[in-house]
Amino acid sequence: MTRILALLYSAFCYLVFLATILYAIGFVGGFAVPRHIDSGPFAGTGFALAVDLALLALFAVQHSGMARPGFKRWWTRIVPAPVERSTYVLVSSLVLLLLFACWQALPQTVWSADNGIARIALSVLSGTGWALVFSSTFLISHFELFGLQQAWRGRVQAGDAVPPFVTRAFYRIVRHPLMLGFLIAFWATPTMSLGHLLFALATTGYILFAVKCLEERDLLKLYGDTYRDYQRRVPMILPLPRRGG
Ligand SMILES: C[S@@+](CC[C@H](N)C(=O)[O-])C[C@H]1O[C@@H](n2cnc3c(N)ncnc32)[C@H](O)[C@@H]1O
Repeated sequence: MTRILALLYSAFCYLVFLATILYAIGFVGGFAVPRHIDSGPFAGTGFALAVDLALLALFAVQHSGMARPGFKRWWTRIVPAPVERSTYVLVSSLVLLLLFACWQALPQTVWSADNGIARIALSVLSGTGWALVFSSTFLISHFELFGLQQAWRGRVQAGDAVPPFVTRAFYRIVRHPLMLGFLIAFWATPTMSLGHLLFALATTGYILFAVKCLEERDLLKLYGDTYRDYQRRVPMILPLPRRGG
């Protein structure tokens, strides 16, 4: 694949990702998109639960499976290494778009804030969560995370496997600020429907599992004692003081 073709492809994948994440904000927040988390016909609780859980499971398997080092080693025999990350970003975005398109509403209200100020505060908090997600991507190299840098280089170098270890800004307060941003964005809502609660619970479970059992294992292999020491000093997701100082 020529470098210019790789760059065009990775720019296309990045644009699909941007459209997807913007749609995600409207989908979760319930505004500005044709189908959001509480819209669409209600086809019965059992059917909606089965479809939604299957969609969430599909995303979890794809998103974590394609990020495994073993999968990447096999996959880069088919897909050129400089566009492997972009392809991952594209497939993840397409699976998310499928989830948005096929999501079945469970509109029963679980809880709702009556007070106007509380409703605004919860919406602002959700927006703050999204802002935390975006700003954290820039702290750990936004363009590398979404594959543009690898396509720009046109080749994968030995040092690329170990990107610089970041402990500045939000990474000084928690080890996973980007995931904390998602949790805030998903949970802070003025009206929690059953469907939204299912989405928040399932994504929280997935995030905790993926961070603890997959990502941190990879990070320990990559950075060794530096990461072990970071784990001792900095809490995982919630910015709470550590016991014993
Ligand atoms: C989607 S990002 C999420 C990062 C982190 N889990 C968070 O919530 O902020 C995943 C990538 O970030 C990288 N990463 C996680 N923590 C890092 C750190 N402290 N410094 C550099 N890269 C990191 C991982 O290696 C992985 O490639």
